[in-house]
Amino acid sequence: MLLAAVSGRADATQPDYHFANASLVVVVLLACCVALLVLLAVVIVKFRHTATALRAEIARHAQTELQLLDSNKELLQMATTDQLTGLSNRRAILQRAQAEIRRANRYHKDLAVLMLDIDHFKQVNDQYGHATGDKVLIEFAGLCLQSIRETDLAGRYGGEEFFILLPEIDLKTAILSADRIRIAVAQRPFSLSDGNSLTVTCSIGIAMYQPEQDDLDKLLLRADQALYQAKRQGRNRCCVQHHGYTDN
Ligand SMILES: Nc1nc2c(ncn2[C@@H]2O[C@H](COP(=O)(O)OP(=O)(O)OP(=O)(O)O)[C@@H](O)[C@H]2O)c(=O)[nH]1
Repeated sequence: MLLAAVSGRADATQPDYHFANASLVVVVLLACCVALLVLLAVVIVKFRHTATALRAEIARHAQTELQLLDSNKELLQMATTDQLTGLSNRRAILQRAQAEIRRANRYHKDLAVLMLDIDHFKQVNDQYGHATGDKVLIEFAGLCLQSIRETDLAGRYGGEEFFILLPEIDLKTAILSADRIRIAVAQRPFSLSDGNSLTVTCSIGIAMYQPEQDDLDKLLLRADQALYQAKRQGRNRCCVQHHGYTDN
C-alpha cells in the first residue's frame, strides 16, 4: 500500500491512501529528525574538540606569558644587581638616588648618602688571594644590609667601594648610622677558608642633600670628597661634607 501511494497509483479516494501518505510523511519526518540529531552530534563532537584545543592553546599562552614575566623579572634583577654581593649595582643606586632626590625636593625631606670604601683592600687580595677578597666583599655587603632600615638602600658602587642611601634622616643621625657601620666592620672577624679570620676597616664619606644647590652629581661628588678626606686623615673614620664644610 505504501508502495502504491509512493508510485501514485493508489486510489486517492480510499482511506488507505491517506494512511499511506501520513505514514510516508512520518517516515520522512523521522528520517529528518535522525539526520538532524546525527548532524547535531557531529557538531557537538567537533565543538568539543575545538573547545579542548582552544583551552589547551589558552593554557599554553598563559604559560608562555608567565615564563616571559619570569624572564623579564630575572633580566631586570640581573640589570640592577651586583652579581658578587647581591646588592644593588651602580646603575640601580643612581636611579634610586635620583628618585629620592625628587622625593626630598617635593616633600622637603632630608636625604643623606654614605660612600664606604674598605681600607687597604689591595693588601687583602695580595695577602690572602682574590677569592678571599671576594668573600670579604660579600660579608661586608651583608653587614651593610644588616645595618640599614628597610627604606634605605645599600649598593656596590664598584670595586671595594659601597654606597648607602638614607632617606628622611638628619645629619646627626646619618653620622651615628655611618659610625655604627664603621665600628661593626672593624669589630667583625671576616672568615678565611682555612678557618682563621681577618679584620678590615673602612672609611666613610657622608654628604647631606642640599635642595637649593645640589643635583645628584654634586651630592655624589661631596660624598666622594668626604671619603677622600677620611682616607687622608688615616682611614677607619667617617667624614662629612655638608653646607660647605668638612668635618670628621
Ligand atoms: N677580590 C676582589 N678585589 C677587587 C674587586 N674589585 C676591585 N678589587 C680590588 O680592590 C683593590 C682596590 O685597591 P686600591 O684602590 O689601591 O685601594 P686600597 O688598597 O683599598 O687602598 P685605600 O682605598 O687607599 O685604603 C684592588 O686591588 C682591586 O683589584 C673584586 O670584585 N674582588
